[in-house]
Amino acid sequence: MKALKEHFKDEFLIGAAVNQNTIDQDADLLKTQFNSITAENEMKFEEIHPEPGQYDFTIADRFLKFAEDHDIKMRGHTLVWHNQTPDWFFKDDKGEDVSRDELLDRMKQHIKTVMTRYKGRIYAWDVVNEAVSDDEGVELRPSKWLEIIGEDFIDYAFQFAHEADPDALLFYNDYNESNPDKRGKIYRLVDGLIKRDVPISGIGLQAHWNLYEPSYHDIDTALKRYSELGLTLHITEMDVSMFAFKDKRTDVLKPTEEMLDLQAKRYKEFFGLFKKYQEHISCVTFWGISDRYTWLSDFPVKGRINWPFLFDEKGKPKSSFDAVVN
Ligand SMILES: Oc1ccccc1CN[C@@H]1C=C[C@@H](O)[C@H](O)[C@H]1O
Repeated sequence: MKALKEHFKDEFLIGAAVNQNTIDQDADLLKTQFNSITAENEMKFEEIHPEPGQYDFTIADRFLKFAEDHDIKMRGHTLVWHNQTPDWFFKDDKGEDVSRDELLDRMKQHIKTVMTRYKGRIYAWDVVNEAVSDDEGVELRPSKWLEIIGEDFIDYAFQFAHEADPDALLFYNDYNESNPDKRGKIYRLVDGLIKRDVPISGIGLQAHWNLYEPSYHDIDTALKRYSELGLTLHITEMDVSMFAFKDKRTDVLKPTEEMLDLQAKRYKEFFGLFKKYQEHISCVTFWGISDRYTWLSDFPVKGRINWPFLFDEKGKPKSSFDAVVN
């Protein structure tokens, strides 16, 4: 069986998100199939910078050592995000919101401290994650970043990141990226950054997809439009849920043959599109390694088991794997 990373070696890197459990339990599958990793949570703000002036790089260092020991590249996820960022970061010692200048300085220190540690070793960063709103008629997601600094918090994040590691690839990363309305917002945001000479390298399409949505056409159009911006594209968090986002059923305890067949068909379509845009796409990362663990078993329905990957819970290739490599 040819490994994913071998099959796609002339097209794009093949990555997987890892956590402290999967990097140990699924190490063999990780080493044989993938050539890029991303820390699922361990490099997020609340994990790596838990208290003012206190950084904890222990786990991130461990992941990077694993990657370097096995000739695997590593993506950094994520520097500026509205989620999993501690409240204290936006407050002064009286509990009031800090000023724009103070928050910009804090953002700069966080980005420089984290990126300087991994300079030249982590090749790509999700500098800003999910800054675009899902709400109709609203361009940017309300957040403490936007509220205190203003819309240019995004510009500054990329500027600080570029100063910290001029050779790193710097990405804007988001989900629902193929939804036509949100696609337009992401396009306008990134086009504006480019026009202001902000040092952005690429767009991260999270690709949290499922058996039914988004459509082939919407993904194709999104890849086409994003490619027209002239940046590189990364598929950053791919999984194909067995359930539509609004389907909250909890009665399915193992995937049906019908689900597995449809999943294989969808994966074949998706990788056909990635090949179509291969001169623009330089990495395809799954948001996990195998069905043994996925964040989707707790989102959007807590405790509802899911089977979104190419490898089953025993690490064996599924029909989706065969569909992708044949
Ligand atoms: O698919 C979504 C739907 C609603 C909110 C966020 C997302 C995706 N959000 C992602 C998912 C998991 C986290 O570990 C990642 O850091 C985050 O980027």
